Amino acid sequence: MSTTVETVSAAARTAPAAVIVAIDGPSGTGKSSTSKAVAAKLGLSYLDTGAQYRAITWWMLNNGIDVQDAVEVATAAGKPVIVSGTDPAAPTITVDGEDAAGPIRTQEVTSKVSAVSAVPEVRARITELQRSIAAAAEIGIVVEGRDIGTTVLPDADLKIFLTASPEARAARRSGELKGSDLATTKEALIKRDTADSSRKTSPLAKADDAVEVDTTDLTLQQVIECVVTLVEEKRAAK
Ligand SMILES: Nc1ncnc2c1ncn2[C@@H]1O[C@H](COP(=O)(O)OP(=O)(O)OP(=O)(O)O)[C@@H](O)[C@H]1O
Ligand SMILES: Nc1ccn([C@H]2C[C@H](O)[C@@H](COP(=O)(O)O)O2)c(=O)n1
Repeated sequence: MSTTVETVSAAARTAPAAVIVAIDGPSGTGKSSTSKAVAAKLGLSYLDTGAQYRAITWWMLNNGIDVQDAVEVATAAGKPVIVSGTDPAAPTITVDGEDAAGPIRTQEVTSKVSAVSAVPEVRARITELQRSIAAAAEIGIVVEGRDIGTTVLPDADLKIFLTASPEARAARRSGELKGSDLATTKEALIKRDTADSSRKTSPLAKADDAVEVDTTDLTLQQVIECVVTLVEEKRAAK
């Protein structure tokens, strides 16, 4: 008996304390790439909350919901079953058991997701899901989105707010969407950020205690190293 207690105590002394990291910022600042890499490097779970808002938007579109009608969206908000896999090496997302990783990235979903994610009932539902996933992460988790540091996990151990100039973000996105026009990409990106920042319920915002990292002139590798260092410092201090 005493051996078991001592063994557990010794394990608790050597195991790193669970660390919760919130990474927020506008579109194209590098949240997903950075969060996945940091989580993989430090053995943490990873949650892409944008994918969850995309998933519920995709379900609404597939089920004939008028996404511009907030009452219709609110009424349907509790219906889809959304499951997020949190392995940073292979994050997954399913809706009602169906793999949604591909379909949630279409232009149609991208253009409608801000309207759906502005509906308070949608946010309440997804926020609850996010908190339960974070609470279940034994070693810790990197959660990325728009309102993680301000609303979802206000007690996170570390909050990062990534920024970059609209020009840099549009260039990064154009690199992904082969052949897309830079000016059109920049315009779409700014439009989505404006909608996400101006909604009433938990808008895109920097938490007062977040560390702001401007990634405009940094390589992705430099951003990852910067965040890994900040997490390691927090872990050491716990
Ligand atoms: N510092 C960087 N330098 C150059 N390219 C970068 C940098 N950070 C990210 N990228 C690239 O920019 C693109 C967008 O990055 P990412 O998807 O991680 O951004 P995001 O903030 O998660 O965007 P969204 O919110 O729209 O999902 C990716 O192709 C990624 O490889
Ligand atoms: N915490 C979050 C995460 C995302 N959203 C909304 C707003 C975004 O435009 C959209 C898609 O996110 P992305 O995949 O581009 O990261 O989802 C939000 O409101 N709150």
